[in-house]
Amino acid sequence: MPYPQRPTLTQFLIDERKRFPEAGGDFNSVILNIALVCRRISHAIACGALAGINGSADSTNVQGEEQKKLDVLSNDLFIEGNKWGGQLAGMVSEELDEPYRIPKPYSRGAYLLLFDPLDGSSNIDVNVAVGSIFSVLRTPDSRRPTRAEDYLQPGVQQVAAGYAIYGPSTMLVLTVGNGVHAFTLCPQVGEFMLTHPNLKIPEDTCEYAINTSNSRFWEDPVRRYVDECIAGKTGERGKDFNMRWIASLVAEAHRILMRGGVFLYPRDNKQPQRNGRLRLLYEANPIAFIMEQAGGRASTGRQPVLEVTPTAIHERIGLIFGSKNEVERIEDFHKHPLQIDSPNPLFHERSLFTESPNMQ
Ligand SMILES: O=P(O)(O)OC[C@H]1O[C@](O)(COP(=O)(O)O)[C@@H](O)[C@@H]1O
Ligand SMILES: [Mg+2]
Ligand SMILES: [Mg+2]
Repeated sequence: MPYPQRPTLTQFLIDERKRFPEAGGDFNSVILNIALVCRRISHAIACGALAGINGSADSTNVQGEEQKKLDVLSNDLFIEGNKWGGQLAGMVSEELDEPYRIPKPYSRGAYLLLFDPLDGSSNIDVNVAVGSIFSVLRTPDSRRPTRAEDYLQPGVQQVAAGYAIYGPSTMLVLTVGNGVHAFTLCPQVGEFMLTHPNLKIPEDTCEYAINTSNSRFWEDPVRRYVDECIAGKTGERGKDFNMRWIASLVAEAHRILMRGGVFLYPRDNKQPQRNGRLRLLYEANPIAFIMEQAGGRASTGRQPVLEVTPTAIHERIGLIFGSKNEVERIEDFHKHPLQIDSPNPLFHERSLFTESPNMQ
């Protein structure tokens, strides 16, 4: 079947670079190296059981999570594919306890790469879409070896972010701070082709995504929002909502980018010592950058994700993103907790006195 002529990722990056004539070619090489790694992961995934890469690796990562063989393979491919170019000064991976030290003399690059090599790993063995997520930061000082603190930059400082989704087709979604553009991997040519320039997320939606098995641990603003969605036409919202949960952040983000929606993996009381389930530096921040560049919004519920100053490389965070008006509504619920239905207005939650729990 003849395909229409489309720009390749390389052509797109060359055009982007014309906006910054003073920039060297290093940045483009970073993105092209990532794209090459994603092609290799895509190939491994497409081979599935034929390549013997399904199943557990019988090991755990720093988060105490079981590693799948494909987690380990994807991590190795990311490291190998990006360490020799000379454009990076270091890498942080979900699968590695400490930042990866790039061997000398290749370790003085202008950029840092942070990644989740394989996202949604619980879906691998059931052949459902998974992905890779990446974030690119500037190296604060490339004259000295990198330190863990160098990676602790708020998301607003990302120079690029993106993900690859390994679904029915493989796509690379990218922002370099000038909108969001999606490229589809052409299996014949072996190149990512620009198929979805300038993606924009609808501001409103009737679709939400949350893991409801955690509902007993939710905080009140989240419960209130979901209750409203479930009430549909009969409730406050006056319209019915639909729900989706793929358990693959990349797949949920991609659906929302394509047709709108809202995703919630909020902070909850399941493990009170942690701030959320998803990781700030290589899951929440890149997805938040993409959402905001596409006209959506990303929040912890309490503040924009991109404004959070990280304190540790594997820090977790509550993450809510998608259609702007929905995310703002959830933020509003956090700012203004629901008034308790009390016959005495003096005892409303935002009134002079609040009811003590044993009065309810
Ligand atoms: O199983 P749960 O709690 O619904 O979690 C699903 C979430 O976990 C993740 O799979 C975590 O990512 P990893 O597979 O990279 O650990 C997200 O993609 C997804 O949103
Ligand atoms: Mg992940
Ligand atoms: Mg992962």
